[in-house]
Amino acid sequence: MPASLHSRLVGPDDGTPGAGSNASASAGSSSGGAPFGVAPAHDAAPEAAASEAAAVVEPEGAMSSSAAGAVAEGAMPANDGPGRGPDEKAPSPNPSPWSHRRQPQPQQRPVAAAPARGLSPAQRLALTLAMPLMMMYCMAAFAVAWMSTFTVVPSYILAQRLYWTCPFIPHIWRRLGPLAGFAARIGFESSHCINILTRLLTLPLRPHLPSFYILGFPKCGTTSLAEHLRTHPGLSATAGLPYHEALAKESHFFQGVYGRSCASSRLLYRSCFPTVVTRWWHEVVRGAPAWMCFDACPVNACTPHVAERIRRLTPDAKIVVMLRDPVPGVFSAEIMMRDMGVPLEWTLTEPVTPNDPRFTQIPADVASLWRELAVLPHDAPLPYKLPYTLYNTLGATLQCGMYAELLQPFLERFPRESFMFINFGDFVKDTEGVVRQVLDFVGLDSQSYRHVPLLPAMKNNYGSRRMHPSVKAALTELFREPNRRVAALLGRNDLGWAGMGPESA
Ligand SMILES: Nc1ncnc2c1ncn2[C@@H]1O[C@H](COP(=O)(O)OS(=O)(=O)O)[C@@H](OP(=O)(O)O)[C@H]1O
Repeated sequence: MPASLHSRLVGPDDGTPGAGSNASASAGSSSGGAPFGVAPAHDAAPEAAASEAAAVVEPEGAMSSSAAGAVAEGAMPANDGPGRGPDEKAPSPNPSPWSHRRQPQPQQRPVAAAPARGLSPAQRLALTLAMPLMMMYCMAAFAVAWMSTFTVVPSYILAQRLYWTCPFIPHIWRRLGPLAGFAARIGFESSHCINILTRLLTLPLRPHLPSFYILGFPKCGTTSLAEHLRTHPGLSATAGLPYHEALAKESHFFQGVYGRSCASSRLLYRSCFPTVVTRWWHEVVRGAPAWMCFDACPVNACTPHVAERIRRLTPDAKIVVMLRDPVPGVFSAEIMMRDMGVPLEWTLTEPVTPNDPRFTQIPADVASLWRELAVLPHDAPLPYKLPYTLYNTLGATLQCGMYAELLQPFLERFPRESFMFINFGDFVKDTEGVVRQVLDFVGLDSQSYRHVPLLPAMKNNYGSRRMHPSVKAALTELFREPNRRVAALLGRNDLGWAGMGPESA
């Protein structure tokens, strides 16, 4: 590949794609000094703020502080939306002036941070000419990976060492019974291995790192948002995990792999993203003016060691954060884990006593593990108990709802303009509008986006059950103060979540 093409794909020095750097540089230069790229909060006089915002005239092509605010504000209105489980607030028929102010008006549509840069005509031609060779190389890599998986036993060990295996999976094949379970395990392990080996063998064709992250939080609609974004011709998610195509959005890189140095980590992380063949397909065949990829692994937001690792690999990345009332969020996590067969030692459907310690505080062992993660050097191996604790314990599930605390390491390391916050309720109410705002925010052309509603199965819903009112009351109490801190972080009084707002103050 010509050096210039390679540097265009990877970015000049740090390995980030040029498009992402470009976009964030532009947004960065337009900082209005307001927190999170959000215009100053006007909660005391929302109507006045609305007319103020409407009066702003944006210079063509520039992103002023108010436009940066509009990006985030448009995506952050109040109440959680319809279609929710019985434990969530219904949207107010008369939206608050605060939320009304945030409905994007046509003339207030956020101005794109900067158009993402695509390949030049010469680069497109060079790629097209090289394409047959690259495709043959990919097929050969796949064949080698396939054969070695079934002939070379150590490849299995390699897979286990290099990549973290999702702890859900053993539960799934255990549930299938001994014979089918064994067959499923062989199938899973070998496809995992083939996938990993193919990715590693095609590493020279994988120069991309993500331009942005859907950082979290779990059960806040990250799968839906990623699914919608993936339909844009200029976007691809991670290369996917072999066991769940719908999860081709999550690398889980920072929960398992991460090399002993920044350079080796960057190289390994590139294996999680598509090849130049994919880029060629999007830019040359589908005609997208530019292409970029993203990682939407929502547990990244939950584990504090990730912030420094992301900063080292992709300092210019943009960060999209989805937030949802943690009370139904925690319940959604339980439903998912139970349906996947994880043998949980807890349930949220049975009554609890008012002072049940499981719901009044984060357990000491989880708190100490999280403190350990917060100070973990960027190249140190992860504590061995992290995967089990993170996915199998109630304490960690509750810990993942402490948004303000978990966002702090990211806020300390990335400029405020790099963040976009989305309230789940707003996403549910106006999915298309929010997706377009995200596209504008990351610097892609939102006009090329065609919104197609997702099938229910693609929303990552595992059914609805009823949380016991006593559990709901306990969780509401547990999250009351942390939720206030999130609201304060975003410059809001009320996010429309249970336990917030004047009536519950
Ligand atoms: N468009 C839309 N409308 C209504 N609800 C929606 C939508 N998109 C996602 N969801 C709900 O979001 C929950 C899944 O969130 P995630 O995809 O982030 O989960 S995960 O962390 O990736 O496992 C899961 O929530 P629960 O239904 O409460 O389990 C999904 O149903």
